[in-house]
Amino acid sequence: MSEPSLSSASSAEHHIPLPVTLITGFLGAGKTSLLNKLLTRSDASRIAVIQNEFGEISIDHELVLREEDGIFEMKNGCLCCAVRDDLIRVLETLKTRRQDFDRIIIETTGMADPVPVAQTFFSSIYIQRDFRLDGIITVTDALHLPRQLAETAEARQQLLCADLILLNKTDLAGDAQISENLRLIREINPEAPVVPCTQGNVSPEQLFNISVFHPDRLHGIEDSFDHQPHAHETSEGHEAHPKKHTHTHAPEAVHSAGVSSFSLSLPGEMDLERLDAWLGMLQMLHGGTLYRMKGILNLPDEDRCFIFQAVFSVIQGDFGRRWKPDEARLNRFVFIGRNLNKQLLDEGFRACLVQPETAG
Ligand SMILES: Nc1nc2c(ncn2[C@@H]2O[C@H](COP(=O)(O)OP(=O)(O)OP(=O)(O)O)[C@@H](O)[C@H]2O)c(=O)[nH]1
Repeated sequence: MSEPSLSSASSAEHHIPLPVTLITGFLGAGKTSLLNKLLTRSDASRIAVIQNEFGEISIDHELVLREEDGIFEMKNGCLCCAVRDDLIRVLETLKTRRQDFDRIIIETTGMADPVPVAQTFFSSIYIQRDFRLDGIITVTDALHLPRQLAETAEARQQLLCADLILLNKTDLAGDAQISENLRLIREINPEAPVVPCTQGNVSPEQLFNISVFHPDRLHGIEDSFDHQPHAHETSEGHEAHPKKHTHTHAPEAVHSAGVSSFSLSLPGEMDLERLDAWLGMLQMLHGGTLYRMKGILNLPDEDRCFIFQAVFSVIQGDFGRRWKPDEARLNRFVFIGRNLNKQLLDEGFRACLVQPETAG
């Protein structure tokens, strides 16, 4: 019998299904932080990342520490609904680049139901031949989990289908809060291991090759989830799933029980002090309904963009990358919350721009 040739060996290797890790978790729980921990490792270049965000303006890819190549973005809404077609298209692309990657990580939006995303990997024998769902990792926020579980169906669903749960941000929670979180988690998902951490600091050995995934498990979970509140309404009236979902490609996406996103993109320079004061006021008056804010800002006399983030009332800001010479320096901001008052947000944000000197 002749020795297998190098080319046949490598083509056989390329037919080993690519393992896929799904990272889910509620808005601001720390999914991108976890991803960045993984991507800054020396062996990370062979990880392909698929990202999807809740909100019309793309900000998340700016927060990922990785060259553009190897990041596949899906826009237009929530990965768990109509974007599944986009996911299949990205998977087709990745199939043609099989030799470049050893693993795929998908980061869902904080408002995603991960079950339909996971089910994509069992939807056809063609997908199953090339891709293998390795596991679902759910990142939770040790400070805000009880509230997220009380207010949204998605937070619960993300825990239900987890193979591994990271209890992140333990630095912000006391012992009693951590015990209460563990109790809540165990009530929903008694089986998945729970790993406490900060900033998603967990070794890849704990995250990868974790599950022998079985689609039957997903069917059981899907039945327990009422899809009704998870509607995306659209001004175009486009129905992605006539029975259960309507989907949006409009700037405002309505999600679980009135949770929506509102994005702004404005030229000009941002007055950070004014923005800070305005956001402080917003938090005071509407903090209960504002879940998440993210922004990339253009500050006066500054070469770097400023990255702003808030999860409920926990606010963080820092300088990011340098603006590219040919790049439009826009102030991009995404608000995610319940019953957002778009006009108030639009006017307030605009008023924080550095105002042109008025003549006379
Ligand atoms: N104190 C503290 N802050 C954290 C920790 N992990 C993440 N953060 C901060 O929490 C905010 C949200 O973190 P992300 O990693 O962007 O969260 P995410 O889940 O990707 O957010 P979305 O994609 O908007 O759902 C950022 O300001 C992080 O710096 C942690 O362990 N402790």
